[in-house]
Amino acid sequence: MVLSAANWHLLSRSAAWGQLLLRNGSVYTPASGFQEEEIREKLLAFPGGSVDLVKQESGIAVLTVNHPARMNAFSGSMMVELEERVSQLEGWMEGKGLIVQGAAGTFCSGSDLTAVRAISNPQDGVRMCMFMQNALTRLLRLPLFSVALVEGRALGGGAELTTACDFRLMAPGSVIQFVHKHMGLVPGWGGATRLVRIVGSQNALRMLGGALKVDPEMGLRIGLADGVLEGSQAGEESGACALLEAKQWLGRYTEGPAPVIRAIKAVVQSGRELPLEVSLRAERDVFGSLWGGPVNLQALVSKAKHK
Ligand SMILES: CCC(=O)SCCNC(=O)CCNC(=O)[C@H](O)C(C)(C)COP(=O)(O)OP(=O)(O)OC[C@H]1O[C@@H](n2cnc3c(N)ncnc32)[C@H](O)[C@@H]1OP(=O)(O)O
Repeated sequence: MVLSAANWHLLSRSAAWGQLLLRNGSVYTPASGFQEEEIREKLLAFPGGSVDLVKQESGIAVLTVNHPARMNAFSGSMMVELEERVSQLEGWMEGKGLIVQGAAGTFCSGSDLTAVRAISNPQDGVRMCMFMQNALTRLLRLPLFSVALVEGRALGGGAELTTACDFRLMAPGSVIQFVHKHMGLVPGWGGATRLVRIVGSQNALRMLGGALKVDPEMGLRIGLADGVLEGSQAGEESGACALLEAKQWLGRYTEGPAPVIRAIKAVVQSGRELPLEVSLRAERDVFGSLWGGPVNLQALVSKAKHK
């Protein structure tokens, strides 16, 4: 099998990855019986809000879930837009970092319950879940360092979205809550699978079983949050300040040449997903793509000391 997504160009040269990942980094493909176009059409029948992407020259992009009238809940058209934004990021070779945020001071309240009611039959529900699993798996696999900037509430599918980023930064007073139990559900956008890998099965059991409200203090304690914003500003100023703080926080990881930053994410992602020997081969291939390259040669010439 061959990976076609340009964003995975490093790993796409690795036969090891090729064996494991399906085309385009998706979990479900036409070959596995998934008819993406069918569910895409259905989702587009439930419009509202947008998912906005701004790519900056610094190599950091900002993805905004924008539906303030419904606390940034995902309408059907927003699910489709999310997938399109991920495609754009896959083709952005200069990209090094990504901040995922919600508009107007809150993160995301999950799926839009109006749309959910309209497609409440199990068949469409499972198709919607496959569509979102594909989009969020591809988001996590991007060769960028991604961070969810959580202000206000991340509920249900919003909590799941935070787990599709490499890091989570929480603002004071923010909450991440898997409310699925109260909705008679379990996560379906891949959030449970990713949560177990982030916080371990015991914490995941507590969070899902108790529909726990995870605040920044608890988030840090269980390893769900990677940092807490200072958030000294109030009102309209606070959103801009939070974004600035998140950019500064992410900058320590995205500083440097894009090929190296993207390669670091690639080898870590390979270790996250692949069996040991397959991952070792992938790491060898990524290493080979940098060894003797311009950045490596420049570092050798400059005789850097790592004091
Ligand atoms: C994948 C599985 C899933 O994601 S299942 C969906 C899980 N999410 C939910 O159940 C969230 C339900 N909403 C809430 O609990 C509250 O609205 C929260 C988010 C806590 C906000 O409360 P509060 O600050 O009092 O505002 P509010 O309730 O007046 O909401 C403002 C307007 O937004 C709407 N809203 C909110 N969440 C959603 C949603 N998920 N889908 C559709 N609409 C949503 C509210 O209905 C309200 O709208 P309106 O002003 O009454 O027209």
